[in-house]
Amino acid sequence: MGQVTQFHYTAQHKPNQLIYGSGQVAVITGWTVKQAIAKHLQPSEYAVIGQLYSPTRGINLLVRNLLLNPHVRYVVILNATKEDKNAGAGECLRDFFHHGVQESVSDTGRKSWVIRSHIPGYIDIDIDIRAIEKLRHALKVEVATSIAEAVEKIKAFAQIEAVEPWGIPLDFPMATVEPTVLPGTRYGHRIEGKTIAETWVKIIHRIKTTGTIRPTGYDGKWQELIDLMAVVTAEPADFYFPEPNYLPIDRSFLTEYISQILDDSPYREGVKYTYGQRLRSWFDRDQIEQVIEKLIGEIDAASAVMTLWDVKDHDKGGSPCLNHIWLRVVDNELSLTAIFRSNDMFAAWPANAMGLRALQKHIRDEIANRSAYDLYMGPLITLSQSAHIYDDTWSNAEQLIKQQYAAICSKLDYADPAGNFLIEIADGQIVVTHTTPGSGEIVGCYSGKNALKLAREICAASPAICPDHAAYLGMELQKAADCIKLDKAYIQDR
Ligand SMILES: O=c1ccn([C@H]2C[C@H](O)[C@@H](COP(=O)(O)O)O2)c(=O)[nH]1
Repeated sequence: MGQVTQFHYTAQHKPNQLIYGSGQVAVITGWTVKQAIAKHLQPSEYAVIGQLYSPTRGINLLVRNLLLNPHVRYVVILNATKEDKNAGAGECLRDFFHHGVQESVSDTGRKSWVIRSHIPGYIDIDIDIRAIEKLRHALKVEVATSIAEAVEKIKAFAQIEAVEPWGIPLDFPMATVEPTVLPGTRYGHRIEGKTIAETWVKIIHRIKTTGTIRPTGYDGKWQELIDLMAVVTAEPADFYFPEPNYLPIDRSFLTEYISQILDDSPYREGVKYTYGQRLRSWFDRDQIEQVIEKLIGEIDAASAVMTLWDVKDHDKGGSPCLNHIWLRVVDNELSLTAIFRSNDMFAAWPANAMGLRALQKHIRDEIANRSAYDLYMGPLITLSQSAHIYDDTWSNAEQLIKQQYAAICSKLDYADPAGNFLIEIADGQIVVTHTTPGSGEIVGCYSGKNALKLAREICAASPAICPDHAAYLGMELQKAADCIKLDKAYIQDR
């Protein structure tokens, strides 16, 4: 090997997420853990090794880092896993080098360089197009579909005599905006919706408006709430995709993703885990089968539990985000509850929720096939310990709220699970009768003359009352109190 030159890679973006060497090859490993490649190489054989998850957000940072390191003359893209195929980042990056960019708008409506690819990928418009073109033409790019093939290609490039940098380091500053955060509870939120799509918009709104801004473990920031419970009551069996589809996933992605949750997969180097593998075989038993058999044998069981967390997970990074799943039958209805230790609510939650819904349906159907229990699909409940939105999707989140939140709130029906309150005046007092939703059975009675006192009493007795229902009650109670004072007849809602 004739190479003596020692190059130094400087990363402005994600500096702590990269493995640095002294060579001229940038290695992009996609979803394969970077160490799985690094261990087959000498540092002199590469300039940098890093993972690229997302074409819409990751390529921009990678391009910025590459512009700052003109000594990088070769790129090896590893496009090896199902996750890579689903995300499309490797393919989009290859298209960037092969086909370049054109001026257009990004998914958040920002003027951007859009990569000429069938997979959406964006580069900030404030990067000089001449610099982008120079970079594209200066770098030799190879794509590998396995770790072995990538290692071979990197080593082949590393054999070549050192080449001059293609230019001087170029730095294009990046604008950042700190969002305004409204006051709110940090711990313990409950959000309910009929569909995953509707629930998701509400989740994004809650975190984006009241979440705490914190540093992430990945050289960036996120906005976060702790212990966010999402209850999806009526996701249809064939899944609801809004039109136009504002979710970060589509049907073809979902098919692939469901298999990652439902199906076993053998251990593969560089792949941390799949949920299917944890559920089907990791602990030497098929936990999905165990839960089905458990419920058939004991339909009231409160022990239909699956675990994905292995105590050994602390020894290595990259432990599963989905940790625990419960199935429960109440009133002939099968609910599924799942806990995530950490949940990217913008980019990952919709897929996580749909995958879990498919698991819930699979368990329901298997119970029906093997026993006399023909259960209804109950709610899907996720509990996300760290429910966060990364800073690189804040503008997407804001756009989603702007475009969808008002429409979703306007579609709310007024059925409050806490029940109904019938207001009358009798013997110079306001009388409130509390009834159950639907059947209308009387479950409580309040009376008095002071509207605020009554409202507080009702809210204390039924603290799960919906906020807009409580506001409505307050107004009606005041109207009733005014009628007493003015000696007028009071009729609710008039
Ligand atoms: O099914 C998944 C897998 C991953 N993540 C997110 C959560 C975190 O943002 C990130 C994983 O980072 P660590 O918690 O492992 O550092 O990916 C999910 O939301 N759902």
